[in-house]
Amino acid sequence: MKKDLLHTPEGVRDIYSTECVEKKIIENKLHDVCRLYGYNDIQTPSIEYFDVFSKERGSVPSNEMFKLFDRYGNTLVLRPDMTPSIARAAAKYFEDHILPIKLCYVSNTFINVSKYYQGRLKENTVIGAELIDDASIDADYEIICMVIDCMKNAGLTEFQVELGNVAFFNGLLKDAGIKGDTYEELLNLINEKNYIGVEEILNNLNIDKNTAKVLLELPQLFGQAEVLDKARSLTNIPECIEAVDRLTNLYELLKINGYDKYVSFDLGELSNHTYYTGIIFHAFTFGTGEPIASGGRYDKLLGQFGCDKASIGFSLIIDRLMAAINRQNIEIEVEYSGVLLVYSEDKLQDAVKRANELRKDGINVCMIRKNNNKSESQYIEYAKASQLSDVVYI
Ligand SMILES: N[C@@H](Cc1c[nH]c[nH+]1)C(=O)O
Repeated sequence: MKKDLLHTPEGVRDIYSTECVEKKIIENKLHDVCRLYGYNDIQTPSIEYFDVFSKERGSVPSNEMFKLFDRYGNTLVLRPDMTPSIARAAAKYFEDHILPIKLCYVSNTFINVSKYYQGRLKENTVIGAELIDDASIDADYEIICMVIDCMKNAGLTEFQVELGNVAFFNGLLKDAGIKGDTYEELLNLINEKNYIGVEEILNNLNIDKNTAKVLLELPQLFGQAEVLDKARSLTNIPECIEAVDRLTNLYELLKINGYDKYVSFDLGELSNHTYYTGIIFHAFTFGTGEPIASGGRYDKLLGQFGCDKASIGFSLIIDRLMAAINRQNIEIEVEYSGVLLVYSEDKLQDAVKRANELRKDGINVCMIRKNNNKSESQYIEYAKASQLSDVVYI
């Protein structure tokens, strides 16, 4: 056997047998949630022009993208993130829509993560939903409810959705006149909750003392709903107050269906996706250090594709969710049905007839020519591995 041909490249993997069956089951359960909320499927190509993901779009850094070239010399990328692709497609096909557009997808994304993130997959299956052309708080509420329902439908009982609002941070930085590289540096340091780093930068900047104080406190502004009152008491910049009020209002809405118990707040929660303009969130559970789902409001992204529409959405990384489900020993119920039809060499005709009849009735039939060296228990084992409930001999 050519052993060296059997390997996959670093960061990608084969998914087969039970794991693949279970992944499909979970995928379908999550997709059901999107359908239940009235979202319509969309498929976009795995390959896009690089410009769809260039720096201005605010998605993934250029060095984390897999790049390729077409025959005309254009730079293409394997999509690292679904949101800009959906924004592009929505701007193209739904420009004249007068009502909100609700789209969902199950697709693979590709990120060439650096070696510092060893163990992180470079290809992931994500399920997501995008609510386009709806600036209302109801849209924020719907998307958070969908994230929570996805987690619940997957069988998780212990999880948290951390809510933030980048408009709070942006309000502070705008007030302080901080832009460009310093903006990015501060964003990264606050995101990493690097208090010392934030202090160091602020010491070198000549900005309003109170704004500096709030920025220093940002990494600690997380917890339950009380943290919103604390945030409100720290500043009177209108943009920041509005950002906190939006979170308070969202929290009130989440009480309608008792989903408030699944959320906490983190005003120091920012995102490397700079396309976010308002509410953002990350969903966590045990068994993975990294968020399973994330998303937020991106009111300016479609405008970059020539079709200004305020939008919000989420994506959930199914591979990460599967890892958490396994580590939490949550059982995924696999349904067994259908027939393994084992026929003797001279009974092919009868077997085909029987299989066709059963298939007409919607019953799965897997046909196998009988091998006399194989025992009945081996056929039973085979049927089980194929999620078939019965073995029939002809
Ligand atoms: N695409 C974002 C999540 C998202 C979907 N819609 C809005 N945000 C991500 O991969 O992190």
